[in-house]
Amino acid sequence: MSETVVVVVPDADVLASSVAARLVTSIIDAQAVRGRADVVLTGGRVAAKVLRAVKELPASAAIDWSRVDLWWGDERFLPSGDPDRNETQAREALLDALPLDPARVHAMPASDGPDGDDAEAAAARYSTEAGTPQFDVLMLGVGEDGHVASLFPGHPDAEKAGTAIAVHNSPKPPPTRISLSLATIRSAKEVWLVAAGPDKAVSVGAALGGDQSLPAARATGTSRTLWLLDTAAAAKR
Ligand SMILES: O=C1O[C@H](COP(=O)(O)O)[C@@H](O)[C@H](O)[C@H]1O
Repeated sequence: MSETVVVVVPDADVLASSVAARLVTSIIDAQAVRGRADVVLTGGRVAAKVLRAVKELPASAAIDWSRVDLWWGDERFLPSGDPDRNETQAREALLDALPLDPARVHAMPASDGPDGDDAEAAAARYSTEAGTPQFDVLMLGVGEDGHVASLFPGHPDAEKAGTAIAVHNSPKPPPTRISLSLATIRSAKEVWLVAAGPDKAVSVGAALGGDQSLPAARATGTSRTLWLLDTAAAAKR
């Protein structure tokens, strides 16, 4: 039986530090139980704040970073190192400072990668790399329109099957993206939807109200779905 829990904290800074603390604890727990942890990172503004907060947490020293597998929920399909890539932002915020095993950092392919600008092939490559994923924690930002990862409301690609999918004509730039599919997101043990600020209040309220036209409303974990919000993002629930 999966549970949904809504946690509201005062502001974006407290949100970032509390999500970071929760993430560190979850990784420690997963490593104690399974010997490894599989974590899915998200892009976006609050995600970068969370990663920067992890860097400041003394408890993160309890993590064996060489046994952490990092995945991404979505990626802007841009050349490697592009500042708008979610990977680039995560590396700058935290990953470059960690003793990670590079083979366990599963960035989504770039548009100058092995498949060139063929997003379908890049998504297929990522699907193969993920195999049958066993994600312990999958974090998602929530867009003003209720999108999660690169699954946009009303966009036909949001319904695509596959582990990772190519998304074309995204309403938010850049137009080409790679995303985990909704089914893959829903296979994670815990899904955390993290949102801060008044711009998110309408979509968060609608998703929590059960508006199934919003991918955010359909992003649930098999064991637990956590909505981690600041008061501004939670204002219309
Ligand atoms: O483009 C994207 O946007 C969403 C939300 O970002 P935010 O800055 O409004 O929090 C993000 O979750 C997604 O990973 C990213 O590709």
